[in-house]
Amino acid sequence: MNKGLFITVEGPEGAGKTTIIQLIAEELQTEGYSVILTREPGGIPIAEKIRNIILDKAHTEMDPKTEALLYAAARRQHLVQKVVPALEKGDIVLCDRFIDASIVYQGYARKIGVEEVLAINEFAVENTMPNLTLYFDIEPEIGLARIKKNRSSEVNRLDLEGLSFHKLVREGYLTLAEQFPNRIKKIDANQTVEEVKKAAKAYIMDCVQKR
Ligand SMILES: Nc1ncnc2c1ncn2[C@@H]1O[C@H](COP(=O)(O)OP(=O)(O)OP(=O)(O)O)[C@@H](O)[C@H]1O
Ligand SMILES: Cc1cn([C@H]2C[C@H](O)[C@@H](COP(=O)(O)O)O2)c(=O)[nH]c1=O
Repeated sequence: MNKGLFITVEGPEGAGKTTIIQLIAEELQTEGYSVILTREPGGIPIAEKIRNIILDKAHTEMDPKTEALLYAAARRQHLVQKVVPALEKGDIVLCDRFIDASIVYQGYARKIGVEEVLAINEFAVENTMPNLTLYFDIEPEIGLARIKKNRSSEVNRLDLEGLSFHKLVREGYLTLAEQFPNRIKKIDANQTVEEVKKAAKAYIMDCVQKR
């Protein structure tokens, strides 16, 4: 059994996931916890290369099932090479997106089918699931405006989807959060960075104390 804690963060584009977990990782490290901060797709060289293929704005011809399989392949490699070894050491792993993103983006918003996407992902992750998932809830109009406002934010192939796609993404996350209330905790991401961080940290510390 793993001694560590696997915590994932999810949400629509521009919800503030990356900003907040970076701040929390630094705080936890200062408090003496051993923390790994990572992301999907990516986090290790093979998965970062797959990320570049998936998110390249020039790849407009990518088939939705190819996209789903590439996310699952990147996930598998990242999990076995980085996440599971860290959990076995007892680390806290903070991961920017995981399996819920595939369920929502590919299964729900791209309409491949939630069950189909779940099946390929169960093959990829076997039994490794997060202890806690923080869902940063935000209206897509607000999240996308944040990304556009900050010129240094990466704008990828999925960011460029229409508003109706991003509305489906939010709808999918809200449905998942209702389905799995014990694992997925919803946070209002339309607050100041300090307020969002406080809410996220409280859920994380609750999980740490129950470990
Ligand atoms: N609570 C907040 N209020 C206002 N702006 C914010 C807030 N949190 C983050 N931002 C800003 O919004 C932009 C997107 O933030 P960030 O990259 O953390 O989001 P994200 O959820 O990781 O997005 P993506 O999934 O698209 O990568 C950044 O410019 C960031 O500074
Ligand atoms: C893991 C995962 C991600 N996505 C999408 C969500 C985002 O649009 C990008 C990742 O970019 P970010 O700036 O790092 O959030 O990929 C997806 O569609 N399916 C997935 O499984």
